[in-house]
Amino acid sequence: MSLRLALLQLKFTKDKIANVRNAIEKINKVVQEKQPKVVALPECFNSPYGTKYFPEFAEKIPGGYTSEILSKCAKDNKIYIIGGSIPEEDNDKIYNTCTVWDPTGALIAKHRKVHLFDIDVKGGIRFKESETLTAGKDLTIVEIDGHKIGVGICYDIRFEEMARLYRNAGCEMLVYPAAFNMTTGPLHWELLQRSRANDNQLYVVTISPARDETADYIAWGHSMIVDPWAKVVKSAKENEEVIVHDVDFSIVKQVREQIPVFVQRRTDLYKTERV
Ligand SMILES: NC(=O)CCC(=O)C(=O)O
Repeated sequence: MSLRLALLQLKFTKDKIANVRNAIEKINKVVQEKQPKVVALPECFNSPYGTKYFPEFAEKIPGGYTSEILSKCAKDNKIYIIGGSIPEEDNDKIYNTCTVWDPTGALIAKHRKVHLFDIDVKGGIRFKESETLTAGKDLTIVEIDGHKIGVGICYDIRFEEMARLYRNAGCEMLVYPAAFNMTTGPLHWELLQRSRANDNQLYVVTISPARDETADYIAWGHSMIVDPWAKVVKSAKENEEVIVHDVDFSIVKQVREQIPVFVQRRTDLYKTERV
């Protein structure tokens, strides 16, 4: 049995209400036209991606404006929503947080980005999420139709150890709402997804904002689904786009049987702890 997944690559503005409205309209449309079971949104989908915006856009989860609307949308459409991420306010701290909603509208997971995006590439990009954000402390797994899905946010994808822990815990798919940029996007976006998929023999899914050349931070776009062979099965371009794919989990089993590296590991020489 496959799982129909829709990825919404959306454009965002400095107007939170308009951003959330755009997301809900696009969710309703894809549900009507394609009946996906799971719809996933981009990183920071209700706010511009920038440290100066996070305090102003931050909300409580659950209970805040965006949470209430995502919960209702999941319930009305009877779908799972992997709610990209939004800035979350809790106890005077701000997190970059992905919410996951089930078809009854219940919040079944909340992942706070565990690796903050702090880089300084000379002549390229400098970004310090830690100027306003705090890192999460937990890994997050959700189960949909009996399949375990590990959740990460953007920069989290660079950390193979995290992906490996998800694989060790039985995940068959990793989902990363993500906003790479015009420096690291062309270099590493596809490479990292294919690497995580290949190393761990599972699906890797990313959902990016659409590219907006007028934004302070220009997202790379190219939301993508990579299968457990590390093959790109679907990829968006730069603009707003919806990708729909029937994820076939039997491929996970196939790859793991045919290239059995996980039973061949020399864990007497090296080991990654289990979650
Ligand atoms: N939003 C992010 O975490 C961006 C990560 C990124 O661009 C990278 O190169 O890593």
